Amino acid sequence: MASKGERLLLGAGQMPARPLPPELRRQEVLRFETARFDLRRAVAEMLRAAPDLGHFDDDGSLERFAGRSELFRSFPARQNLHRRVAASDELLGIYEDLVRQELVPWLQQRLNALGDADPRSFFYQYPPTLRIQPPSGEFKRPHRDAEYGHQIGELNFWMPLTDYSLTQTSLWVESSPDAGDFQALAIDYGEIAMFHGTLCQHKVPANTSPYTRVSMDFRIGVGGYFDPSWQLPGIKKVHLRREVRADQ
Ligand SMILES: O=C(O)CCC(=O)C(=O)O
Ligand SMILES: [Fe+2]
Repeated sequence: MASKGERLLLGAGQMPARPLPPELRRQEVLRFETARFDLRRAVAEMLRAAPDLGHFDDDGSLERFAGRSELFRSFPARQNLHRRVAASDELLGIYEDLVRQELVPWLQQRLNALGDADPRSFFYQYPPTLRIQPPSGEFKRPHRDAEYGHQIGELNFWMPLTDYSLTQTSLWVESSPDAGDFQALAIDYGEIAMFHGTLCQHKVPANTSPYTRVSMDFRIGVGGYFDPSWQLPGIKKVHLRREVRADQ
């Protein structure tokens, strides 16, 4: 059965703005300096100060965070986590530095190389989404973010903060819309996968390892291809975002 979001999309007709160039819709992996943008440490510190979310076992590493099991699937628990992220100035500061100093210039360079050097803004999700998936049978069904009101002119960024060789739990993404050829993002801390999650389906399997999976994801809307005033009719909760002008 189609999800509520898919049914809303069918009724919404065209999405706004020019279609994003196909060259930008292909999955890519970007690298960043973890010493400069140490999101893993900032998240661990945030969690250490939030005993209602869980506690650290043993060595205090993020993989050993014994998060409350509802953190992954329960909506109120995820909202509570989201409020913690929204109140974590240090984490948000590092996140914004990474977006503004690394990702936005990289996207602008890609556009320049495609012959589209127009001055533009980028619209990045703020705050980003933190996912904590303790070991359990819970999984995330295949979906595309268009169901949640995201536009074609947005790109998804997904980064693990925990060690994939331990958690063995990652996001599985198809290579193009409805291809169905889901592949796990085999990346580790310091790497970010970019993909077109508005239309490409993605899912997360159950975490059958003894370690907690922690990751961060967000979307960046590309000015000229993204309409900040558009909203999927019927969707109330959209991510908040901030705007930044790119230097040429
Ligand atoms: O990491 C997850 O649990 C889900 C991520 C997701 O659906 C997304 O990044 O759009
Ligand atoms: Fe998603």
